Amino acid sequence: MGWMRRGVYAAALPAEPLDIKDAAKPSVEHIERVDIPAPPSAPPTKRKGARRRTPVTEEELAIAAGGREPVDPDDLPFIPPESISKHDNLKDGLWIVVEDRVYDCTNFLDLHPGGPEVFHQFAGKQCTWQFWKWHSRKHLEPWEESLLIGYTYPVPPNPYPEPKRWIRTGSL
Ligand code: HEM
Repeated sequence: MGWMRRGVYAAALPAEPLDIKDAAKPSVEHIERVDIPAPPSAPPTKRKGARRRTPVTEEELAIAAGGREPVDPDDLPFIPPESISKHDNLKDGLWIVVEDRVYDCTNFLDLHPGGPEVFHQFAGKQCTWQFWKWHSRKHLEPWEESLLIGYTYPVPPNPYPEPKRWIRTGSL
């Protein structure tokens, strides 16, 4: 897209014949980048710094694990739903449930690229659809070993109903 043929702009070129040295130059121009500033009234669409390009460090994983030793996922315990609802604050531990998996996020809040606030909303609760709205497996995987503490059943209800997804049938 950034490549344009010079001939298109022939009208903008000088009338005199080009110097032979110029003629030997490549006949395309590379436009690096065009910044179009957003209008001042545009609301922010992303939380500043929500995306990170650097890999997660060992130190961050250790902080997120809060001193827990890594456990083989097959050896993690079953956690009853009553226990999950009690872990809805930073003092007793802040857990969330995605699918049937229980994550202890107590020490992860400040490392979360999406910010700490979201965890208070879902503390001690199931937030499966909200989680997949913002993440894919690749976001979860690096942190899973540090945060996953067990499995639960029945999965606690999600406090908010998932909005319906509409598909357009006109083009089918
Ligand atoms: C196991 C717990 C969680 C992990 C490991 C996790 C991980 C991440 C990661 C890696 C990102 C950066 C995504 C990117 O680079 O594009 C992110 C962003 C985000 N996360 Fe989480 N997250 C967790 C829980 C949650 C929860 C419970 C919510 C709320 C529903 C949430 C909401 C968000 C939001 C809103 C963003 C910013 C997305 C954007 O603006 O692009 N996260 N999270």
